[in-house]
Amino acid sequence: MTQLSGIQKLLKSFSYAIEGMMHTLNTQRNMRIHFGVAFLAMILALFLDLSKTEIILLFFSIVLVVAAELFNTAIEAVVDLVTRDYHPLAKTAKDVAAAAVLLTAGHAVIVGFFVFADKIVPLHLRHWDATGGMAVYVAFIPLGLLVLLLISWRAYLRFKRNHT
Ligand SMILES: Nc1ncnc2c1ncn2[C@@H]1O[C@H](COP(=O)(O)OP(=O)(O)OP(=O)(O)O)[C@@H](O)[C@H]1O
Repeated sequence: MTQLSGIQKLLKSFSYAIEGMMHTLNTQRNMRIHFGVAFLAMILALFLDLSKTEIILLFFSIVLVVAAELFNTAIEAVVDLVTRDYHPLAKTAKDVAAAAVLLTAGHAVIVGFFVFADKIVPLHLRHWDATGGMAVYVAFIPLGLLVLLLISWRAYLRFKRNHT
């Protein structure tokens, strides 16, 4: 067998990675949704006057969601390889991986709102707060805190139920 050169090895590893991406796109409906939304966001970004930071944030959010979906698919494949039978650990692995995707998708929606809202909302509607800016952004902080507290509380209740 001929020895592959360094560059050939590199190209081969790229082709495996692209294969992984294609597999995920072909098999995961959620990945197709992420791609669709990312495509629309990029088209929208083309027509709006976004700053460099906003564009970076947008790309970062998209990459985060896509990467999480790729890891989720990899974990699902490994779990299915190990067992097709019901197993609580299989459930934990898949549920936790799915939670990571949900988190990144929620983050992307919030970033999308932050980036696009005040570019899309007509100017006269933006003056409903004293500063003329979108003070609604600040509302995300208590909302985020509330979500964290609710999830922690539910997890605590479940932990208590399982340990009494
Ligand atoms: N082997 C298993 N044992 C226990 N629970 C499982 C097992 N496989 C799946 N589950 C449960 O079913 C849920 C859905 O699993 P599934 O493999 O269909 O994932 P999915 O997110 O629907 O994947 P896909 O995107 O491929 O449809 C998991 O999140 C988990 O709660």
